Amino acid sequence: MAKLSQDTRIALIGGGKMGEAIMGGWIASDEAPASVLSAANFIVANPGLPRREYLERTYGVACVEQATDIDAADIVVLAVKPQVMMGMLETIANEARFGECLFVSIAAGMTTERLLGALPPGAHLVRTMPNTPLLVGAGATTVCGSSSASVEDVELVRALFSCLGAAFVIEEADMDATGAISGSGPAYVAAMIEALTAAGAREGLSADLAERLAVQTVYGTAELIRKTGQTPEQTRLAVCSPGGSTLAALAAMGEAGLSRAYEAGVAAAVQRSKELGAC
Ligand SMILES: NC(=O)C1=CN([C@@H]2O[C@H](COP(=O)(O)OP(=O)(O)OC[C@H]3O[C@@H](n4cnc5c(N)ncnc54)[C@H](OP(=O)(O)O)[C@@H]3O)[C@@H](O)[C@H]2O)C=CC1
Ligand SMILES: O=C(O)[C@@H]1CCC=N1
Repeated sequence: MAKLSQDTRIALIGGGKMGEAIMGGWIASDEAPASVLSAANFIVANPGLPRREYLERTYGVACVEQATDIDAADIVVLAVKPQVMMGMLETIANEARFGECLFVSIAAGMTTERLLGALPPGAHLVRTMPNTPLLVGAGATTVCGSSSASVEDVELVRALFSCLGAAFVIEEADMDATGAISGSGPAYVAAMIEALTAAGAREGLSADLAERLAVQTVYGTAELIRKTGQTPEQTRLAVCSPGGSTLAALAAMGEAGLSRAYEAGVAAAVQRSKELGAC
């Protein structure tokens, strides 16, 4: 599966948050290779009827209840939770029509070795770890091949996810760590915005103003680093006037264990990914 065309059939198994974001992004994208795709290319398998009705209404895509109801596909995006992945794959493991498909997993923790053991023989598999900002075209996705994926398979998947933001091909050994940085990262950043908002409110600001300032500051700082190419360290130092308020803040945050908190959080996410991979 090296190229997409208007006839490429893409099945999405799991029409939840991530599945919707990926499919919606590809349908809307004007960028190659996703630009050839429209609603007509997709079929979604999702057990919940309200969700299927929503996806049909919103995107005009065909929906079915179970993976076994998918009649044919060239690419299959596996977008169910790790906890249900193996049970779902058992239902299609012996379905010959999935034999030559390119499977694209977005599941946290599930190794290509484990997934390939459950997929129909002959299936190609590429593993990814996307994140929710792909909803607004600003995602970060890591991509790795498997023993059954060609270089072209990996490149096609990388190119498809790069239509939704940045996409990086990496070694599988690093997948859990990247999940802990960029996969889970939007939650850390949102939690930081919540914490800054609460701290601003404690200093007497309205929560609304504090939140808008925090959101704009996160956005502006990321843009500053991206657009100027300056390092995060340079960005930090540029704000820290000698003897000023920012240095006072960073010293207090350091004493409160900010770096240790990130290290512990990322290590916990890596550990949990490994556990999810064994579900
Ligand atoms: N959320 C995130 O930020 C990220 C998530 N991921 C990965 O993405 C995957 C999906 O996560 P997310 O979208 O957040 O989860 P959701 O719960 O939003 O979506 C999962 C969907 O799968 C459906 N589903 C459950 N069982 C089956 C089945 N047997 N066949 C078909 N569909 C089924 C559910 O339907 P119903 O509700 O009707 O049961 C639900 O709509 C996970 O593997 C996760 O690790 C990766 C990166 C980031
Ligand atoms: O929390 C999770 O398990 C998934 C994987 C990365 C982001 N969300």
